Amino acid sequence: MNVFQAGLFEGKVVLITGGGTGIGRALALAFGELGAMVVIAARREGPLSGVVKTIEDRGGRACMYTLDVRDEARVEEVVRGIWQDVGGVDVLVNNAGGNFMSPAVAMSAHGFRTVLDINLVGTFLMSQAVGRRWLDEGREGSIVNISATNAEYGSPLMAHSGASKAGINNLTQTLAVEWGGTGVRVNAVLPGPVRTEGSDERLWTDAALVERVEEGIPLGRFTTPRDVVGVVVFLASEAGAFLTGSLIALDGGERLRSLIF
Ligand SMILES: CCC/C=C/C(=O)SCCNC(=O)CCNC(=O)[C@H](O)C(C)(C)COP(=O)([O-])OP(=O)([O-])OC[C@H]1O[C@@H](n2cnc3c(N)ncnc32)[C@H](O)[C@@H]1OP(=O)([O-])[O-]
Ligand SMILES: NC(=O)C1=CN([C@@H]2O[C@H](COP(=O)(O)OP(=O)(O)OC[C@H]3O[C@@H](n4cnc5c(N)ncnc54)[C@H](OP(=O)(O)O)[C@@H]3O)[C@@H](O)[C@H]2O)C=CC1
Repeated sequence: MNVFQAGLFEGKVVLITGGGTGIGRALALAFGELGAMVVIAARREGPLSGVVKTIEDRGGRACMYTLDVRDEARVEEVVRGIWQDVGGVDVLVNNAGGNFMSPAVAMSAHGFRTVLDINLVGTFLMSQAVGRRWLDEGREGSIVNISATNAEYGSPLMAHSGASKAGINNLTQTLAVEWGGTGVRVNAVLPGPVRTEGSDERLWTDAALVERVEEGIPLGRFTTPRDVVGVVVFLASEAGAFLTGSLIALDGGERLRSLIF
């Protein structure tokens, strides 16, 4: 993103969960271009290694860890490894997420829990493992959580996702208060619908639905990964130094459509 100063994140380590695909991939490439040491972590090695290679081919620095954000022991092991290997983390982006479409009456308890575990518990575990070290070291840091607008106005056919993202919003504000004293900032970005590998496979499979959703967005299009990059980089940078506990909707006005029409 050339609106940001070259080298803006030089000397900083940026950890992005789910950095191998979609929004996480776009974030990883952007932070890499801005000079950060990029650390990406998710379950599948293939997408992660592709992103690491792309960043390195472009002259940046990156490394990867495989982990499931639901696995507390592995989260702790990976964060400990990052502290040993690259000296810690300056920015954590909790981007890893899961979703699928199902009417609430048909959703199994396990399906509901699965999405809560990935999105909300995973965000908690990652934040705790990193935040605990920041507090111990008296070190400043910035967390950006990737929430969604469905946290705010209900989430038909995605009860699990909406509930998890609402939980993330609340957790964002709680951690902002608990950890503000040592200069740790915690914010969230709430994208509207975004076309990505993961969402195209699970949510945006029906062209008529995509058209209907798009028609309801005042700015006339889905949110893009690039839109998300702009706000996350801003929040993680000095320009966002006095923002904490903020929940920034990034949706072209999508969440307001019922008020407008
Ligand atoms: C506006 C939008 C805002 C947000 C957008 C996004 O987040 S886009 C991001 C999009 N990107 C992603 O989502 C990427 C990551 N997503 C994933 O890895 C998977 O989609 C995951 C979330 C299911 C987790 O996988 P996993 O291997 O850990 O889980 P598992 O396979 O073992 O299933 C657990 C339970 O869920 C059940 N279940 C699953 N699918 C369906 C369905 N379609 N229908 C009904 N149920 C379904 C499954 O049957 C099982 O329950 P059961 O039968 O035991 O009672
Ligand atoms: N697309 C959309 O419409 C919207 C998306 N969002 C949010 O944006 C974020 C990124 O989604 P998007 O890019 O669209 O989707 P993708 O499916 O492309 O990306 C999700 C990433 O999360 C990783 N991931 C999933 N589960 C786990 C897990 N248990 N542990 C570690 N990593 C995991 C996946 O990698 P792997 O499978 O290798 O683990 C994948 O790289 C999510 O939090 C999503 O909820 C918010 C609003 C709208």
